[in-house]
Amino acid sequence: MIQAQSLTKRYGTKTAVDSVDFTVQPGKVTGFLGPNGAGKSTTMRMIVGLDRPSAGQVTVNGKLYREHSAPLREVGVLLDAKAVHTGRTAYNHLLAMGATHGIGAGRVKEVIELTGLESVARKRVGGFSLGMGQRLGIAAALLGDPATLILDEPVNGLDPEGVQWVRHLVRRLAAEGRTVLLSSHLMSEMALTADHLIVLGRGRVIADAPVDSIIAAATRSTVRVRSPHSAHLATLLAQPDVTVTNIEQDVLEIVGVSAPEIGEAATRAGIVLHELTPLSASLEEAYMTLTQNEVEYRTGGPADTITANSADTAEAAR
Ligand SMILES: Nc1ncnc2c1ncn2[C@@H]1O[C@H](COP(=O)(O)OP(=O)(O)OP(=O)(O)O)[C@@H](O)[C@H]1O
Repeated sequence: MIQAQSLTKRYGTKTAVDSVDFTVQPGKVTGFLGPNGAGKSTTMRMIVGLDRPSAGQVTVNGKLYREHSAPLREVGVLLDAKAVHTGRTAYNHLLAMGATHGIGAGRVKEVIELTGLESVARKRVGGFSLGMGQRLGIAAALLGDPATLILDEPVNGLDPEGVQWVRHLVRRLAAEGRTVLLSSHLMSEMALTADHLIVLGRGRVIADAPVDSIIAAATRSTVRVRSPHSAHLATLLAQPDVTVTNIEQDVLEIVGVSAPEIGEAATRAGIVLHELTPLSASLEEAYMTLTQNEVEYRTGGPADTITANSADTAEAAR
């Protein structure tokens, strides 16, 4: 488990992370999102002791990172896949890392197999592609068989097979009861991988809730209706907070009324429906709505904070 309390980091006059509180729970994949410069990497660096908080603190499994006597066995980290000694082979790189923790060749071979690096393990890391470097970074994170994993952009540079492999790997690690914190700018992939999301905007937490709740709270659901009497139905549903868009002949997309309400209104008026489909919004749409005022260097007020509770309330109110 990772717990941040009033976690703050200032660089001169710039507040990169601004009194942030969150808990990353075990047994789940938690996605860590936010626009460029939102403070994700700075937060991750503070979790693993690479940056010292200006105020507040963050603990891993109940202790500050530096208080753990064998940190590799507590927290596996992928922060910058390129930050390895390029003259070493992948095998020697992992062996050298493991040596500080009494982790031997047996475990090194295991993580090499687990990450599909067998064929390049004896090659120098300097010649690795971005994707191979990412796999090596993940192998290093897994070396100590840690209960907590922090992966910053692990799918960056991976081909589709590699992206899917990371998805299955992190889901399996979470299913084993581990804590997994994962950042990515690929929303479609995050929607498939994460159970829970923490979204930062300009150094603050702007959402901390299950993926479904975030999508439900940040987007208004749309219903697609097909009817030979679509014009009549559109007139019937007209209200100030209802938007009806004529998509094509006989097809409407309606925002502001639920599918059951539309079906009941149509039945009362004797209108035949050929289709009544609630359309689910994507995480990408929800993310854009949530962060539209949070992109650095753009003016605008901060978005409302969505917590698990307020997101549930919004969903219940639908
Ligand atoms: N060493 C540093 N010195 C000064 N400012 C810094 C330093 N590191 C980060 N910052 C600033 O802190 C803010 C947060 O940066 P950070 O890298 O944590 O964001 P991020 O969410 O990880 O962004 P990205 O998605 O681009 O990786 C940015 O405005 C950045 O310019």
